[in-house]
Amino acid sequence: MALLKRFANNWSRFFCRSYMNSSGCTIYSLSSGHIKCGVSVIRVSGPQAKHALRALVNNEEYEPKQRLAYLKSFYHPSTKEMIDKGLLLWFPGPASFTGEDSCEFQVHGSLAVIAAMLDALGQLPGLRPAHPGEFTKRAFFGGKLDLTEVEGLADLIHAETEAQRKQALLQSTGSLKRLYDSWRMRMIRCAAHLEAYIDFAEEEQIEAGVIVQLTRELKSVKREIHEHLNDQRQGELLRDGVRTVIIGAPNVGKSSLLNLLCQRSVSIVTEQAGTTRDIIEAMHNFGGYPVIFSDTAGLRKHTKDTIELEGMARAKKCLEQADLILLLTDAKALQQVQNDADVDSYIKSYLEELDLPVQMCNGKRLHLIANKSDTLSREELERLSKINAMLTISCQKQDNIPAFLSALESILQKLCGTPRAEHPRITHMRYRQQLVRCIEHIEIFLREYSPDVYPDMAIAAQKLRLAVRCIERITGHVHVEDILDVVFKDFCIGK
Ligand SMILES: Nc1nc2c(ncn2[C@@H]2O[C@H](COP(=O)(O)OP(=O)(O)OP(=O)(O)O)[C@@H](O)[C@H]2O)c(=O)[nH]1
Ligand SMILES: [K+]
Ligand SMILES: [Mg+2]
Repeated sequence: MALLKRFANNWSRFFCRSYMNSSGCTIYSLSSGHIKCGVSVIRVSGPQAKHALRALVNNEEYEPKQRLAYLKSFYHPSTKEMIDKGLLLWFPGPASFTGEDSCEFQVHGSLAVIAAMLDALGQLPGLRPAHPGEFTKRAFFGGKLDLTEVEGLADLIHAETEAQRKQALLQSTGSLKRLYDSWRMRMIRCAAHLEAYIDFAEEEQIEAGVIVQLTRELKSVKREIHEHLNDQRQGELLRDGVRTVIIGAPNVGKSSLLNLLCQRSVSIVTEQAGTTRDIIEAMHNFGGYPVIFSDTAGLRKHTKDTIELEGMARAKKCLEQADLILLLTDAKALQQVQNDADVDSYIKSYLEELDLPVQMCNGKRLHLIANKSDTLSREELERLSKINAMLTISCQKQDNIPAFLSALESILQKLCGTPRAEHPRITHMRYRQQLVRCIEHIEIFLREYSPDVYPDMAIAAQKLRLAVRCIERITGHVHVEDILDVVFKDFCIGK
């Protein structure tokens, strides 16, 4: 047990302490939005927080109870003039968001009140305005949040759809942290046993069974990480938005479809083939799932027009980066399509006609949509409507749109999955990269080290340390200065 503790401590030394000591200053900021509103929240965090609240209520001996709201008048410390009347809350450290002494002023949300309050705080010695994300940074360095929780919080602040909110909330309250911490601790335990084996094996006869057990445990951690990685990127798709490209021949109605999906006129629609040249992007909340739709230039072979060629090159690039392809065609072009099996061969020939190599679409979800159903005869429409492998719609006449929208929603649901506490998902590429590396280190360890092979055990233990280090780079247990700037850059002031 003591060994285990020694390991955990050695490996988990947050580099927070030096940061906390060097940043002795107290920070303040408006934490609510920078617009006129009913109530604004101004936060203060740091050793001078109590002094700040006393100065603003103009009472040097004021002792508020912790975590209770007081209705108080606030005064400017230099002029002693009253600024506003509002609520005051006192959160002594360490039981505060940042872990430091903190207080909060809730005042009327006018620009003048906010300016006067911020000016008042700025007059106090030891106080300075907070940088973007600095409250959260202090919470991280204070050991209140790990990096996955910090990133979950940033995602929660930026969440635009209901499903994004759910996922971010789970992560910000530690769903990934708990999972990664458990893997980390299990690996540390293995390493501790290995060290014990190295230290005492000869004298104290540690059972060889320990080694067998350790190998089994590492294999099981590896399997769990593997399953976690094998997630079809659902968490990332939900966080970043499903990149959905609308592609097809000129004039099939791609821009009309984009406008219909977004319910506004985003893209120019004309009867002239070659209207769209640039990629037109529109972000849309689709039943709680974030989608980034891209309308593209119509694709065709044998054109010499330089603008059209450039448009087509951009369309292909966009396709390469897409998660979902809506392949649009003119319903009239489907004369040969009689059943589901014909759809596949039609798609192949259509891609060929568009000069799109099939491999460009490999590994992506592709759905064929036939537009302009209003131009079909009744018999033709009946035939196409029976085919399940595609959807037939009319953007102009709004035919079959509800069915199309619900089909699209269930595709998105499959792509993004449902955020659940029991199954926290990878939401950042960074996590994925480190987890892949972690598995590699475990594999090297298992390969070079098994109960029947006896290599240098100290080296074997080192391999295991590298695996743990990967997890620690995700959670921020080890020095991760290089990624902190990236993590905190998206935070707003006051958080
Ligand atoms: N009859 C009929 N016409 C449609 C339908 N949808 C679009 N159109 C018409 O088809 C023409 C081309 O539509 P767009 O949306 O510009 O087609 P596009 O694929 O974006 O065209 P490019 O950008 O030039 O490649 C326009 O005149 C539209 O009004 C439909 O469902 N039925
Ligand atoms: K057009
Ligand atoms: Mg267009």
